[in-house]
Amino acid sequence: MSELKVGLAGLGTVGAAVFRMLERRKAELEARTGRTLRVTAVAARDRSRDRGLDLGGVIWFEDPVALARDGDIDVFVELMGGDGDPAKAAVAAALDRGIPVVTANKALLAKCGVELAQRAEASRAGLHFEAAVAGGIPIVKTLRESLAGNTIERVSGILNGTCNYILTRMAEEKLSFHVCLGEAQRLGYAEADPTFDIDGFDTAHKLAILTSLAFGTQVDADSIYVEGIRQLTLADLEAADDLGYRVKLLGVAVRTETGIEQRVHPTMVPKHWPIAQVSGVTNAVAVDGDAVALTLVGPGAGGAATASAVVGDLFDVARGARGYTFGLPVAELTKAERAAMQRHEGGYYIRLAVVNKPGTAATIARRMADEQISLESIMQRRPDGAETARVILITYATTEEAVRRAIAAIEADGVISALPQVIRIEKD
Ligand SMILES: NC(=O)c1ccc[n+]([C@@H]2O[C@H](COP(=O)([O-])OP(=O)(O)OC[C@H]3O[C@@H](n4cnc5c(N)ncnc54)[C@H](O)[C@@H]3O)[C@@H](O)[C@H]2O)c1
Ligand SMILES: N[C@@H](CCO)C(=O)O
Ligand code: NA
Repeated sequence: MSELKVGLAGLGTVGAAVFRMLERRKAELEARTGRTLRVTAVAARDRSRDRGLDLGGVIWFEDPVALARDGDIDVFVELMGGDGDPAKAAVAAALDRGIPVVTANKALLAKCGVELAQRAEASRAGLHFEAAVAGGIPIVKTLRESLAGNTIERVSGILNGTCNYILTRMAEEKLSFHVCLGEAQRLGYAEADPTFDIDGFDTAHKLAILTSLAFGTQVDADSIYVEGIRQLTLADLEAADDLGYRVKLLGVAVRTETGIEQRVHPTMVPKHWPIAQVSGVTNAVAVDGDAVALTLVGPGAGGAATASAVVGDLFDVARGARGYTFGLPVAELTKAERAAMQRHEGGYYIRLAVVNKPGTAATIARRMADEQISLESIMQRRPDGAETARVILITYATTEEAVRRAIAAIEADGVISALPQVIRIEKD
């Protein structure tokens, strides 16, 4: 039986899980592909660390680029992370010599996806990345292959397991943000630098990749409007709950008259919507095509779930599957538009810390009216002993521009004492 010699760079949460999965599923993968998938060479930082893996007979490279460039391998698997070298240099080196690459690295693809796809095209080596978006959910294949007959209007969803895990545990167990983040790190969900997760960039990286696959654009994370979850408080999540909503960090790419709008921000969604019930590390991706609309739900992070996607890509490599990296030749990918957030329309949750003095409520109401913003509800509460009161406004549909202007005017009136909180609302 012919061998598929796998070179594996990175033996952390995902790399170690891939190594184990290839061992455990060896016989089944042989039966399905007619080939033996064997890790023959690895590169990682610390050779002395006990990872519980049997690395006997596996060649150890100190330098992942040397493994990609010189290793006796048939496929290079990049599971180190990072949007620069050595990940980029290693992936480029493998592709340039015609060796297919499997990676879980969305940061690298978001930054260098077009260049790497060009290299893959030039050498006719495949660049596979199912694990890079929504972990174990097979959304890359679904968009690139299974839905090829559709014109896609919108792709949206919960794309970061760490954030969804934090928001779920905060809302359900009233735990602090930092306790929940620490747990997500301990469970292997978070990025090496978790600011990528909580500030929304990881979701943006994944959305940029989905947008390319769905709409035929060049991957361009810089054209995405991004807000993360760092500023959300337990009080916001409790207020959302009282009002019948859950807060989710959503990534949305939608076709508009002026181009593809891409945005990432916390969003209040009605509790009875299916996406509101997606909890913990689970991700969900909804695709609206002209023939098929569907939602895929599954584990978005974690060693085993992510390894499942990596091994699926290795299965494709073993069978000789080919195709354009983002579904089209690079020369045919169009430029993505920058999201015009000021034109965004919808309901808004606005939390203000107001100073307790006569006329404050009237000032707020007047500034909202000046911008033609209709209020669905106003709640005011003064925590015991506090000098300031918390005012929560829920608006009917309005524009981002109007909300920003009204808040700027209220700030100029000197009636608020802290930065306002604004969360967009999606309604039935
Ligand atoms: N953890 C997840 O749930 C998950 C899910 C999907 C995608 N990913 C992606 O998978 C990749 C790996 O993530 P992880 O969670 O396994 O990370 P990790 O930090 O647990 O492991 C990274 C591994 O790469 C090695 N490494 C890092 N820099 C290196 C260098 N310069 N030279 C040699 N080795 C180096 C480290 O030694 C370690 O073995 C990242 O791109 C991440 O975004 C992770
Ligand atoms: N840190 C990422 C890993 C999966 O890409 C997450 O939490 O979703
Ligand atoms: Na995936």
